[in-house]
Amino acid sequence: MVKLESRILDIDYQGVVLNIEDARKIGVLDGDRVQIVRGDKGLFVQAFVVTTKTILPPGIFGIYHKTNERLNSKDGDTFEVRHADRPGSINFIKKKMDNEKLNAEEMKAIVTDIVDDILSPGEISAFIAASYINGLDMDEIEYLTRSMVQTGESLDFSSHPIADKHSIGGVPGNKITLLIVPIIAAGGLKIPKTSSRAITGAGGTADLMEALAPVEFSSTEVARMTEKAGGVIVWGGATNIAPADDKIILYEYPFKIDARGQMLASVMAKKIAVGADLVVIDIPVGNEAKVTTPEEGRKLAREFIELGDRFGIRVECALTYGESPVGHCIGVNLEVREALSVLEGSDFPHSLIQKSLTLAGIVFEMAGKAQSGKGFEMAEEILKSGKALSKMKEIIAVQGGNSDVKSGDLKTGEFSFEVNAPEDGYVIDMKNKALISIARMAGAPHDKGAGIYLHKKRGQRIEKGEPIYTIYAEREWRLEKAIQEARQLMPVLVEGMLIDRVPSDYWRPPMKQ
Ligand SMILES: O=P(O)(O)OC[C@H]1O[C@H](OP(=O)(O)O)[C@H](O)[C@@H]1O
Ligand SMILES: O=c1cc[nH]c(=O)[nH]1
Repeated sequence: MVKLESRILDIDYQGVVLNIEDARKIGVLDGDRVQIVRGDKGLFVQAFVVTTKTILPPGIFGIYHKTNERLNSKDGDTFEVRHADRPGSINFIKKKMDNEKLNAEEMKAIVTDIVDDILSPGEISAFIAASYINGLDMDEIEYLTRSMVQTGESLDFSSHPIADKHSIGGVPGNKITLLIVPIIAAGGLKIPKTSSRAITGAGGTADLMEALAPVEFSSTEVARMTEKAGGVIVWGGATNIAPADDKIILYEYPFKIDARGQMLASVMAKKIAVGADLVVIDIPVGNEAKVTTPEEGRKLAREFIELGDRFGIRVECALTYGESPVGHCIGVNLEVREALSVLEGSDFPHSLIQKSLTLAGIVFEMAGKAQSGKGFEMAEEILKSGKALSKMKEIIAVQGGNSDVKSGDLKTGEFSFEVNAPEDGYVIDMKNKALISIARMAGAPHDKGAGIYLHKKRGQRIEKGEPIYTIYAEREWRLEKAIQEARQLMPVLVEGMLIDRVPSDYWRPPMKQ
């Protein structure tokens, strides 16, 4: 054990930085853990070690921001730093890598160490990869869900029922939450909606809502705002509601994957923690969606329902069309603009309105607010009457945004490129993954003005030279990258269009000299 003086490293990362000499004295290497002890305050915090020869001198150790959230230290504090044993959770991750089943205690150990920032990014990635490749069975998913709930805070409301919705994502342009939450809240149900940022897509609901209002709140604030406005749309990652969730999603995002067992746990843990009684789950089905066939969709629906049963939550699932994007806009500001325009009274785009009303209608029927088969009408009346718009303004205001915002205020990036139809014909294919990839290249979801506007959708007629879609970016170099990606991926096909030209010497081996 050695005594070291602290330096706070204002970097949003976990762990500590030790001078190599101190690391040797303690007996640790890069990737090991130390225990940081502050006897007078009864603090014992474990942290992941990085070493340096130059950045910090011997006697001083750096504490990254996330680890300091637990230590609450300032520059110059003195701590005893000693070797910590390798966390047992690493053995359980290895067990999953070997395709063995984890029990409740093992799963809890992994989740606790993720939440406490004891596991390194590499170890968390290994857990995700092992779960993605080997799968989790229903018991393991229940353990994961329970652990995610238990390692965070839960909300407690003065009255019930609490309603909720969630989409498994995977279809671009899925901005339905921005319509469903105000419709449900305007219909008299409480809906404390926590969302993720983008996982496989170009804009998660938390990214979208952030264009209208702050989305980072404590659990207490989420409960207070929901009591006041009837609904909120916040980022789950900031709330300490199922905090493991976004720490896992962080490492799924670069791979554009959503491991099935983790997805079920991620969605349901958030519902359990907010105290939801009834939930509708949107499962988009399509060739390039997370679920590719209706059979697979029904199987996933049964799993969501069973998981809900195990926690006393009533779940209904809606298998929805996931073959093409929802609406015409992909990317943060474009999507928010489209959703607001519907709240403001536009009857376009039909696919967005139909899907949102259908799901909101299911919630009204589940809650007994509407008779069976009448939920859609109730949702439609709330939308058409402007009550949903007023409620959305209330939600924006309670979250600290500008409730006077109009759809036209949401701006696209200043750089744009229009892709025109090379032939007359019908749009016969739209590749979701390619569209997402292009939108991400253009800067989505980070750059709120980046994205794609689809002038035509699948099945529509287009004339040669008419725009098929426009790419928007906030930075010129990003637009160029997105154009290159579009040329390579060809996300929209018009019948009769040349897909590629293969030269006559394509197959020939190089000429012998
Ligand atoms: O990025 P992909 O994988 O498409 O999906 C992620 C989105 O799907 C869910 O939507 P919601 O919160 O139900 O609106 C998540 O919370 C997240 O916003
Ligand atoms: O919230 C969500 C939605 C989809 N997939 C997840 O893992 N979490």
